[in-house]
Amino acid sequence: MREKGLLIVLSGPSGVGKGTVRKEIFSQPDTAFEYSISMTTRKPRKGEIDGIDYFFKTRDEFEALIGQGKLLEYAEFVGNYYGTPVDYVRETLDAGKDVFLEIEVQGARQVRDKFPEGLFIFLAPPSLSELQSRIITRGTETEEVIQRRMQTAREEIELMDLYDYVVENDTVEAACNRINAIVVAEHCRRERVSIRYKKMLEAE
Ligand SMILES: Nc1ncnc2c1ncn2[C@@H]1O[C@H](COP(=O)(O)OP(=O)(O)OP(=O)(O)O)[C@@H](O)[C@H]1O
Ligand SMILES: Nc1nc2c(ncn2[C@@H]2O[C@H](COP(=O)(O)O)[C@@H](O)[C@H]2O)c(=O)[nH]1
Repeated sequence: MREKGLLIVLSGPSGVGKGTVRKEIFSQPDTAFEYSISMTTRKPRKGEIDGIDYFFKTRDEFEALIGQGKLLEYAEFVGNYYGTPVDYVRETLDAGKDVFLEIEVQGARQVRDKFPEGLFIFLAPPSLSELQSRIITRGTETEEVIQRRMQTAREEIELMDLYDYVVENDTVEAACNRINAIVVAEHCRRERVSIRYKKMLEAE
């Protein structure tokens, strides 16, 4: 039987650099993960493309998807829905490929309940002031939304101990290297455990 892929969940506060780190990982030619494109009711930012950055939906469409059980997890984050399409994740894992989710903290908790065997990584900022300056520098949010995202960030940082790993995003390169090293190490560890179990079962 084919081994299932690993579900890798990268989460952390808004503005910490999840999208930047994820894009850098996916720009590396030897990356073998599949990125799960999320659904959102947020309006596209300049340059964002439907089906590449997100699947952009109306609230009615999103709520219908919730009702049909089409989302592995979803959350309302600062006034918009965000969610992960369940079929894509299950089919890709069943095909033996690793799936990479980049989602906020409430969603990561829901995924943990459904996929406790997933690999949960919290991306942390060097400091709260650096986090705020990154959101401001990105220039995509109003002052009011920045303040709401910062308040949410303080609550999210309290939850970092629930993750398997905390990775500091001091530089993008260092954060990507740490994440890649964690995934390699987890594959080795899990394969060793699974071989040990198979041998144990054969011996019984
Ligand atoms: N290591 C880093 N050092 C300095 N700036 C960074 C670093 N990583 C990301 N940034 C910058 O911080 C800003 C926020 O990054 P990004 O949009 O990737 O964050 P995010 O966590 O995906 O945010 P959101 O959750 O709101 O989508 C961007 O302007 C990005 O260029
Ligand atoms: N729970 C989920 N959170 C998601 C998903 N896709 C993205 N996100 C997170 O939402 C916030 C805001 O994103 P932005 O693009 O408006 O800045 C950020 O933390 C994303 O990581 C998802 O499918 N589920």
